[in-house]
Amino acid sequence: VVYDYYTAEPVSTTQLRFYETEGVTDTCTINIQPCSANEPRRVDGSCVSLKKPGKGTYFTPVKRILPAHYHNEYFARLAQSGDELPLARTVRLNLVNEGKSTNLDFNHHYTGFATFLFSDIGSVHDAENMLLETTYCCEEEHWNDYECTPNLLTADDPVHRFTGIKCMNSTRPLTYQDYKCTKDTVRAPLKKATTSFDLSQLYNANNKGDKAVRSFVNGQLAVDIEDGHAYPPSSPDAICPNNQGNETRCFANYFNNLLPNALYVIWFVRHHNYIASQLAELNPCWSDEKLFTVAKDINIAYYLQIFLYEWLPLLEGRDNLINAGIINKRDGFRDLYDENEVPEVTLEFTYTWRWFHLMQPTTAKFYDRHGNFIKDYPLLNATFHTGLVTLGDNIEYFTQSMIRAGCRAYDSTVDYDLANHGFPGVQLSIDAPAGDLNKGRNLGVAPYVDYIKHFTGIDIKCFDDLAPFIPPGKIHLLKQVYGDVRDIDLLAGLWIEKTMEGGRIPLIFASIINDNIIRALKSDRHWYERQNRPDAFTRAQLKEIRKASIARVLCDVGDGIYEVPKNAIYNISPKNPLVSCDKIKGMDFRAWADDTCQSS
Ligand code: HEM
Repeated sequence: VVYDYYTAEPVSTTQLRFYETEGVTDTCTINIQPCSANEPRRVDGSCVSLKKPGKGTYFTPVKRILPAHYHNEYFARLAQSGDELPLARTVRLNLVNEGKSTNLDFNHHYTGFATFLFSDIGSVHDAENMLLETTYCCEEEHWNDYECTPNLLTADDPVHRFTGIKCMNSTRPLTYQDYKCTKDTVRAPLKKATTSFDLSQLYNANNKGDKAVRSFVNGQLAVDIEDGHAYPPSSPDAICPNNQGNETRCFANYFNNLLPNALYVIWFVRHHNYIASQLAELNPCWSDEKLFTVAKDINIAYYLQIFLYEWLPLLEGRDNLINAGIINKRDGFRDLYDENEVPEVTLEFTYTWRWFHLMQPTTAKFYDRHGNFIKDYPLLNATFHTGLVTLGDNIEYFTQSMIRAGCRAYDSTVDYDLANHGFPGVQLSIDAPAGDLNKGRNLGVAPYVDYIKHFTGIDIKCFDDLAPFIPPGKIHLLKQVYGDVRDIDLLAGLWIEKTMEGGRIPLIFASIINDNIIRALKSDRHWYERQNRPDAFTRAQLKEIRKASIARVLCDVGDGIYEVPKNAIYNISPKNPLVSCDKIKGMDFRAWADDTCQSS
């Protein structure tokens, strides 16, 4: 049956003919074979909901927690005064300082895992559009083009009054309306990723399905072996604008954008193959298909276990997560599935992930495998630069940097490079957080105080009402830059909000994250902790999955890794020393032994 991505309903013949005439059938429709209650997870995200098979697929639109706030249908909302809101860069300069900062607790995995997780459910098409395609919005004759939302600077900009840069490129978010998939008057931002946390960036990269990435031998994903390193295959048609000279590798199927994401993609592709190899050895009678399906299921579960039980507690605190129903207090099964809940990701969840820009360090620290420091490397130079990351020993150096270099502190500062430098070889100067703020307005994100009201019930009527959330000095800054408390942008609030009790991120950010995770727990009938899902893990298998850790992934598939910090996201310290990989718990695959193989 052909479904409409936008409505998740079967598409009418007239509508289908319209899409065909417009050449947008692939963006607006999906052909879904009938769902079966007993089948395993499909890579295209369909049939996660048996009641709404089309919900959760690659182009399923995002849901808004709060209604869109636009001015005249698609312009940025206005201030309460009726004037335009203060320029995004002006807000950023007032609220967020530039500079170095050090996180005493966490290393680069803190933000690295965030990029990997985002790529599973969000999409970077808007960033790619503004960085690689619609690059002309700062040329004055294009300022008012529909596709342009230039991020303007004031004449007295503290940095750029000296450089002559008066504008940073920014593009209007692409919507389903742009592709003629709907005539709704409220702009619906495009999404290009499946909705469930299902490693779709690996198994359904660019919506091409698993066939594009499999080797069809022993359940393995396709890889090339180069000097003993396994890498996803390259293609000369893939886009790595920063590759130079002998830097030829550029992933054919996976994202080639940010360094940490590239590393995680390499590791989880290899991790899939590691699992498939273990299973093949244990169960020689299993077919390629069976090995692939089970390895995929374990890989996804392993990643989810890291996400909820290792990484997220660092942000929100374990007790808070237990209280919010996000994680299980005990090790056994749990089942929050509700067949009436449809799989959807919220716009606010994918949008506020940009908060991590403030936590992102921009210096990679190269060490060899023995811990000898080699040099600092400007991390942004590794963006769109897969050929460099995978050249010679660089992969080892970048891997060591992830565990040996500290992340940034959450102190309302942003690194210089993310605030001004942009991407070498792509665009001269970008202020990532200012771009984020600008984008929020053009996505129609509601004001910050509306989210406070939504999640806490507290009605903020004036700046001083913000005291439970924002430190006094920052409230003072807000008054200087915004005319009315209702003008404050969501992300601006999250840049300066106090951290939640028992956690390390703002409460409103945590609320947005949890809202989305709870929806995933309820709507995903393939959720790995469920006992009653198709091909569910046995109790013994789930026990093995519970051993998941980033440290173990690095030990099993990292380059040149033979010792790791005991907790791989924490900085190395007397409390968290480097230990041999033998000391890191790994899965015992015997839990997956198939007796029928022994007898056959
Ligand atoms: C390696 C360092 C990073 C660099 C250089 C970088 C840079 C950028 C830039 C320039 C943009 C476009 C901003 C705009 O819309 O004007 C962007 C978008 C974005 N970044 Fe980052 N970022 C980095 C790390 C991260 C991290 C750690 C996260 C956390 C997950 C993240 C999440 C996002 C998201 C969600 C978007 C929006 C994507 C879209 O809607 O197309 N980034 N980034």
